Amino acid sequence: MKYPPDSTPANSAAAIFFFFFSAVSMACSGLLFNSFVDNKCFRPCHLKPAVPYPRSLSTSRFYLTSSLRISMSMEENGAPTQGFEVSRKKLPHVLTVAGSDSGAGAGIQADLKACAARGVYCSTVITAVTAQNTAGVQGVNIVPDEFVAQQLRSVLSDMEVDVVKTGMLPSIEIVKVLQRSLKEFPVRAVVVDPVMVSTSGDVLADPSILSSFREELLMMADILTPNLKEASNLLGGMRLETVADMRHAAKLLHSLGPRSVLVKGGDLPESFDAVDVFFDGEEYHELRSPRVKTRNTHGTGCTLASCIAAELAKGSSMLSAVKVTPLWLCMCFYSYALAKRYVETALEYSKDIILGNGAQGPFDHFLRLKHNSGTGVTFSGNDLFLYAVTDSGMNEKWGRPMEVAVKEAIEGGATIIQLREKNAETRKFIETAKACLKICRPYKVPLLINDRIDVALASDADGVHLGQSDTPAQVARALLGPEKAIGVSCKTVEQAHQAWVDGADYIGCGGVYPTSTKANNTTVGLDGLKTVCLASKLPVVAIGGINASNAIPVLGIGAPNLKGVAVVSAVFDRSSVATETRNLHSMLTEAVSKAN
Ligand SMILES: Nc1ncnc2c1ncn2[C@@H]1O[C@H](COP(=O)(O)OP(=O)(O)O)[C@@H](O)[C@H]1O
Ligand SMILES: Cc1ncc(COP(=O)(O)O)c(N)n1
Repeated sequence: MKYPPDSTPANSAAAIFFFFFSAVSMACSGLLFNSFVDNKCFRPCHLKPAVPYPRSLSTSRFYLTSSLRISMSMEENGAPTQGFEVSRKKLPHVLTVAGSDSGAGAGIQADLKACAARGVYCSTVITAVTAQNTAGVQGVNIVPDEFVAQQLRSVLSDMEVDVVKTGMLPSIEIVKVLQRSLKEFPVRAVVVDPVMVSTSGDVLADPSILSSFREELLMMADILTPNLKEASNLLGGMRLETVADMRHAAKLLHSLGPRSVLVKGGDLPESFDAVDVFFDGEEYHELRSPRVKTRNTHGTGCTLASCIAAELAKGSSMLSAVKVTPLWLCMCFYSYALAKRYVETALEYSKDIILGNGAQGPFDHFLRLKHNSGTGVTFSGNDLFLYAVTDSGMNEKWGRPMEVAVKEAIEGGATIIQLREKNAETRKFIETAKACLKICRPYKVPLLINDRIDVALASDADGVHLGQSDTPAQVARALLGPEKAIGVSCKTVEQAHQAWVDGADYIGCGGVYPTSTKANNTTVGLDGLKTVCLASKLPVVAIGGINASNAIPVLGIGAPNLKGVAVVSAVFDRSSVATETRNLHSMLTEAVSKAN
């Protein structure tokens, strides 16, 4: 690649990119943005330290709550209004100052995706536009430094940035501009990823930048995150081949000014683990994760640095941002992964993705959302028609493995399967779920897991069914994402309403008749079933003691959203599951067609 690159005056191009990425940033931050817009005219100066970011992040108490109620003075046309009570939401906010990667694996695009995935708002200052794909970097167009300065001013003067993360800083002038901007608009932390060479080996910052990095950039860094090549370049070509070398490098780099250093070992030769070395001037930490065998590692460095920035913006201390995410974050963002763990998990999840023909592919930052798709099975209310709920005790009695029972039920006409394993060991339960999914998928019959969200996630089942004392449906929805099916057992109109509010897909109503498969289960009878059905906004399946001899009156109660019956012993406590299911299916089909 040619360097220095063609540097055509790019004011208009840069402006287009600025607006484009601002828009992407907003889109990625999704709902977060909505709560942002209504705060635009108030500036609570006391939320931000008046002095440049102090060395401890412990002052970040304000940032630990996403919603604050504060009393503030508001100036309107120069006239202060005292004691105005405003409900204000503070969004954790990372500003990335980096280059655009047209292939969207690294650079600004990776930063946006990483921050969005970590629940943090991300604004963008573009320093360069690269033409890049999985084969490498084909071109670089540096944004004029005055326009970088203008972008910085636009964001920093207005948008309450918590943490600045830097990536590609392709000229000495841009480094100087950044330094000046951060003096004028101090932020709480600066994460410096000293991008110089892409993984493909292409130059992203001319080596002449090194002195500027050493003299100006490193001093600003609360954490410096070089990969092996970058650490070596910053240290005048020092050889880095072992973890001991990395420790030594971390110490030397620390002496150049950053408050802490993370030397990334993604490229460490012949290492079984992916090892990074963290040094804060006092202690070393070796952060290890299994090395994922994949070509899709383009953008790991940018992603890791952005995740660290995101965790700092949310209020973490430095080491926990790198390594451990505190418990309260689990509750707010259901993201208890470490920044490093996040990268590892995303790599593992994306290891087989094929995008592009080059040596290095991008990975998928939104694994949580994607976790729910691609199975080809989409739940609909009509799936509730003949709902088979398994019982391993009955299988044992008849000497049938679970997979055999499930296969027979599907072949007999079951339209949905629920695995109900109240006493199974977790690992066994996951294995059983995976084995049953292999049977269900070709028939496009959804498989739900009773109660255990962890098992549903681990097996990639199609959803869960929850009782009133299980995990609340709202929490299950947050954990499972938008596409998995959630059913809730309800006996009352209020419970049915709550299930709908909480984002469930259907309710199971019963017990309709007394049953031996559930202890202490009060029955609602046909009248209770009808009352709940008529009030429910969700499709309903009737459950509890239903079999071939009493199923027809259930379907005959006259409630259009009663979509079917759920059975346990009527099919599984029989010598032939397939025959019993088939009989029941044809009976129900006949009853429905007569009623129509
Ligand atoms: N194959 C891999 N498996 C697991 N983690 C990896 C792998 N490759 C890189 N990492 C991790 O990704 C992060 C970025 O490291 P690295 O790839 O060295 O940075 P860069 O992208 O800047 O070259 C580090 O935490 C590193 O340990
Ligand atoms: C615009 C830009 N910024 C950073 C990187 C480094 O990422 P990687 O080391 O994964 O190639 C890149 N390739 N492009």
